[in-house]
Amino acid sequence: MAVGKSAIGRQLANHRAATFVDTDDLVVGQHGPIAEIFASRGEPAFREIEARAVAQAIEQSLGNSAVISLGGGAVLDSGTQQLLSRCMVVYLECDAATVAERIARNSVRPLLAGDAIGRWQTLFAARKPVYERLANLVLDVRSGTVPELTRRLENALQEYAAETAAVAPMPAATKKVD
Ligand SMILES: Nc1ncnc2c1ncn2[C@@H]1O[C@H](COP(=O)(O)OP(=O)(O)OP(=O)(O)O)[C@@H](O)[C@H]1O
Ligand SMILES: O=C(O)C1=C[C@@H](O)[C@@H](O)[C@H](O)C1
Ligand SMILES: [Mg+2]
Repeated sequence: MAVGKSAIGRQLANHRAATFVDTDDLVVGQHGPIAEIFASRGEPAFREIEARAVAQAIEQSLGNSAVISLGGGAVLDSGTQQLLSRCMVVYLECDAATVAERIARNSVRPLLAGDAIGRWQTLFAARKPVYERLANLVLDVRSGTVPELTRRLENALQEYAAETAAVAPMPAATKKVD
């Protein structure tokens, strides 16, 4: 959470003249504020709604150029994991020190209520193996502005496409960019 998926994803889509979809925004548009969904219906209901939003975003992007920014916990859903195997997945690798100031002023992430940094670290430790397993490309976002990181990501994507095009038609391996 707060690593820059939405900010960098939006700029990448602009740069590529691609459609940008943020699945958190889809959820909010269809069901109202995320904090209210958690409060009134609980996290399992939110995860079901979120999985449907991700599936909708991926289906609509097939055959088009699109950048989809997921919510931080979306990849925990097994159906979402399967759908992502058909996508180019970028993991934005970050740490608690980098996001500390961003999440301290957070008011919209229910899972970070209370001890925001402690909760972020606990969630990250549990999710990190899933992020790493699903990623085709890992981008270190611990330093740099959003425009700088977007340029680094664009370059890394172009290199990845050039390297993999020669050996396989689909993304085949995880690449790490520091
Ligand atoms: N590299 C960066 N430098 C400075 N600020 C950043 C950077 N990346 C993101 N931010 C800022 O941090 C905040 C959180 O970023 P963003 O919403 O893109 O994170 P996210 O990964 O989409 O979070 P979530 O999991 O909650 O969807 C925003 O205010 C964004 O502008
Ligand atoms: O990491 C998470 O579990 C979440 C991240 C946000 O993007 C939202 O999807 C929601 O607040 C849950
Ligand atoms: Mg986001």
